[in-house]
Amino acid sequence: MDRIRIRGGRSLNGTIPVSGAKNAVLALMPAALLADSPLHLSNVPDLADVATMSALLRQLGLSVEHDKAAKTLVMNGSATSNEAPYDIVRKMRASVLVLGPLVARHGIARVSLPGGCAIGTRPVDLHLKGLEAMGATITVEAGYIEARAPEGGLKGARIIFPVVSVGATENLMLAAALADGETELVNAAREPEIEDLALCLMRMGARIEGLGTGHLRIQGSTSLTGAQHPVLPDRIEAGSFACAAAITGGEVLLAGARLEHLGTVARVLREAGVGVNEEPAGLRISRLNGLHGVDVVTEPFPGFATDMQAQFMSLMCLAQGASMVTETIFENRFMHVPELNRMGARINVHGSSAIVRGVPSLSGAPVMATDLRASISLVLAGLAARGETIVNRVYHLDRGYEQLEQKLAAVGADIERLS
Ligand SMILES: CC(=O)N[C@H]1[C@@H](OP(=O)(O)OP(=O)(O)OC[C@H]2O[C@@H](n3ccc(=O)[nH]c3=O)[C@H](O)[C@@H]2O)O[C@H](CO)[C@@H](O)[C@@H]1O
Ligand SMILES: C=C(OP(=O)(O)O)C(=O)O
Repeated sequence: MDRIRIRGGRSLNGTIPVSGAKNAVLALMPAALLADSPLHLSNVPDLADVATMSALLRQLGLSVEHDKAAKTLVMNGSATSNEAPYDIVRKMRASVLVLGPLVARHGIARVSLPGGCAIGTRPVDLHLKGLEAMGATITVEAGYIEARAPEGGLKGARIIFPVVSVGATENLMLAAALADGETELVNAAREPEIEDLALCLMRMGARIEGLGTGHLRIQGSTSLTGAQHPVLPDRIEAGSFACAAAITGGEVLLAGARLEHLGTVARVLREAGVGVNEEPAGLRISRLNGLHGVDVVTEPFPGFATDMQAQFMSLMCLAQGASMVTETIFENRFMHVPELNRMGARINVHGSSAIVRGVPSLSGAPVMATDLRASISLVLAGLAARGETIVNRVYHLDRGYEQLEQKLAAVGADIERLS
């Protein structure tokens, strides 16, 4: 099984290109199920999760062509199957995003119930309640969700989310685009990936108001066409590399990254002593003086992203003073803590908060993590640590970081993949 070896202690300097966003493309691809002509995406990252979603769409009957060199993905055809099988859904929870489009266009969908995962139980009740509000009949049996639209198709509805859910907002936007009448999503997620999905659906002919707000209004159409749409840059990849520059004391230009997408993450990095400056080509990240401990609480966008919590914690391991990192989105997202402690960090977890007491240095060690962002936090710690770090279970990183070793090596990191 592949591993990544890092010899730490080198500062990173130069330019890192930011890829298209994993969490945007995984919501955009299911939109192809709604279209009656090809959907062309550009700036598509080459990630394991994109391959998994491609496999799922092919299984449903679409043709999917991914030109990795050109970073384009063309999806065409109409679903000939309505079933998302367990074998694919268990690999990637975002597979559940085919539910809304399938039931909206074909009137029936069977999708394996995504289980919990390392970071939490992650129910999909809000996706299902929303579809029920649109008239669908939902049954859950033998590990599968079966959703059936009423005679005449899904009906527009007013759906008020009790908690903000990115996935439920996306699934219901996709369904609402082909429903009869207006759907209102209240307390909808405001992540940049939601706006990107809305822009793509609008290019396909959907009418959506309230972009960038927590109140979306979608007028259903009877049909949607294909379109051309560029995937927005990955703000979590950008944030991860910002932490890489900061933890090694270097200066890096994150080409293509956008300040407005980082939300509170940019403010918190600045408070911690990291320079974050927007330039026409992207974001320039530098460590100004020493790092200071800053408290953070994860929240829906524009709050501090849960997907940046582990990376920020690695940074705080080497800050002066203490910081408290509180995770409010997922109940089990501190799997990196014991591994960071093995590298010499001083972190104590108390319920949903972790107290990080800064130490002067970390030391390399063999480590492994059970999810994507925990794994990248160990890479960051390894970049700053004395000696050699071996990160195991690289397949987690391959889900969400395109050409990770190449991008980091190009700015001076001593990092390579061992097979
Ligand atoms: C592919 C993708 O885009 N993944 C992102 C998406 O995941 P995902 O869409 O799964 O996350 P949600 O925003 O839905 O989850 C937020 C919270 O709502 C809860 N919840 C969610 C749905 C539901 O039906 N019922 C319910 O209770 C979840 O357990 C969690 O506590 O947003 C998360 C929160 O920003 C990110 O960490 C993930 O990287
Ligand atoms: C939690 C994440 O992804 P997913 O929702 O696909 O598990 C993530 O990108 O950090």
